[in-house]
Amino acid sequence: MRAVVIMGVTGCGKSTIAAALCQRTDAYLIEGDAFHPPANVRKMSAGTPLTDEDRQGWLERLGQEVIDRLARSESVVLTCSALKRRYRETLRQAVPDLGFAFLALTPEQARERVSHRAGHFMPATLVDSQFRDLEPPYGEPLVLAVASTAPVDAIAEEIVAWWRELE
Ligand SMILES: Nc1ncnc2c1ncn2[C@@H]1O[C@H](COP(=O)(O)OP(=O)(O)OP(=O)(O)O)[C@@H](O)[C@H]1O
Ligand SMILES: O=C(O)[C@H](O)[C@@H](O)[C@H](O)[C@H](O)CO
Repeated sequence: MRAVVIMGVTGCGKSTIAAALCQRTDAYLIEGDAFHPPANVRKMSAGTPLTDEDRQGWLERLGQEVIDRLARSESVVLTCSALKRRYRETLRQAVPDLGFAFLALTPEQARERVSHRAGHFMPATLVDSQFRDLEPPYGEPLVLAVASTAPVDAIAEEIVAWWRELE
């Protein structure tokens, strides 16, 4: 397992935890949001949820980015919502032995976090649609689920320990 996706709904802490994880490892960080085509970002900014079709090209691109980076770096951390099982399968097809750390939280907690965050394109009104799309990854291979309300350091340490065991 040389690459791990930090996954979950908007506001679950993907960027925060991925940064903390990369501080503790040599992993290269790929911010999935940076690869959304402008049309996707416009859509989300306007309060319209993305469809499977909107996400397909983005997921394929992310798989390719991880592969390219693994040719040059020992390990990679990718932030990606990866809400549905089929999205995770798209990533797994590109990158065998891909791990997923799922940051779990409630809709109320997500709404609270997203509504207090400045300078981000994602409106809090999209939280409900994120939970409608979410298929938690329980039972899938190489998955760690953590409560995203734990302290950032504790979550990062837990992911590092899990990763080291499976490396
Ligand atoms: N473990 C935590 N405890 C408390 N607050 C947290 C924790 N993790 C993240 N946060 C806060 O929650 C908010 C959302 O975090 P972050 O932007 O990392 O989430 P995200 O999943 O990357 O969101 P998005 O997918 O919408 O970009 C931020 O204000 C962040 O500081
Ligand atoms: O699949 C999706 O709907 C998107 O990836 C969203 O989850 C956002 O991009 C992100 O979480 C907000 O920054």
